[in-house]
Amino acid sequence: MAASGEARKKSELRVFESLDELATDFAEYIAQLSETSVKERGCFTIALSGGSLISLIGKLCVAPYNKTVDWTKWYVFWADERAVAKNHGDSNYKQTKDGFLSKVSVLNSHVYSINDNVTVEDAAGEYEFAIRQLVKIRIIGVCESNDCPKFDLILLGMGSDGHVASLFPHHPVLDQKEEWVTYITNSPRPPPERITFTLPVINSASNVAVVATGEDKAMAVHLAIADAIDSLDSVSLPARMLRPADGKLVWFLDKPAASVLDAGNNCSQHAE
Ligand SMILES: O=C1O[C@H](COP(=O)(O)O)[C@@H](O)[C@H](O)[C@H]1O
Repeated sequence: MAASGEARKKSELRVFESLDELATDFAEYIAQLSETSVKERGCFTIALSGGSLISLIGKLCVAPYNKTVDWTKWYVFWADERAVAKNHGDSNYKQTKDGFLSKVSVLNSHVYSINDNVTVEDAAGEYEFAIRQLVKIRIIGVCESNDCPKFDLILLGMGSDGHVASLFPHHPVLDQKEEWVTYITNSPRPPPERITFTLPVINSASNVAVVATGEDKAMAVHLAIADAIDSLDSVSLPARMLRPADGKLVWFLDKPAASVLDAGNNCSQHAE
């Protein structure tokens, strides 16, 4: 399902001269959403991804945010996880723990990592169950139109093939409408087994941010954002299927990643 022109008008593009400027704005964006959610709902639910994204949230760990963000109100989840041990270099949990969580004061009891001791099928089922309990007590909000969890913020990276979370081009899980969390055993990128949020969950979030940097992502960024592309089937580019129902989508790009974008695309833009 491609994002309609209307949906894309609700998305925003932020293009930066340098990774440092991107990281500065990204930290401020996350801190502001945290403040708003804590004021409005008493807590902030954030789902993270792995990959290059983690190095770009590092500014949250230093002044002023290390002191101003109310870390005790954060509840941390993962939009996807690779089926490896938690101490393995490919683990999204480990990347986040080493690069971010070990440097801020999020409560351990608010960190919802994915079980690495069971099959991916069981891990996905357990994770969905844990999320359902938190929706029941409204730590995680609920999307009125489809009863999906409504995370305050989901942070996504994007691969050069256009995958987001562990939703890869042409994979049947792109059609998954019932489950909140699912698994795959045949990822085209290693490791083959992964657990991932489904598209309905991602598209039910209040805010979705996609970070893409580097020239190797430029064509995927263009294909994900461009208005109409004849012959492009959206399942060939999962990032094109990002369409928050009531939420807002923001793209954080550096210049190389934005280098193939049309000047006339339908997103609201600001360049730093
Ligand atoms: O495999 C994955 O890749 C994506 C993109 O990673 P990047 O290093 O190219 O930014 C990541 O967002 C996802 O969480 C991860 O499992």
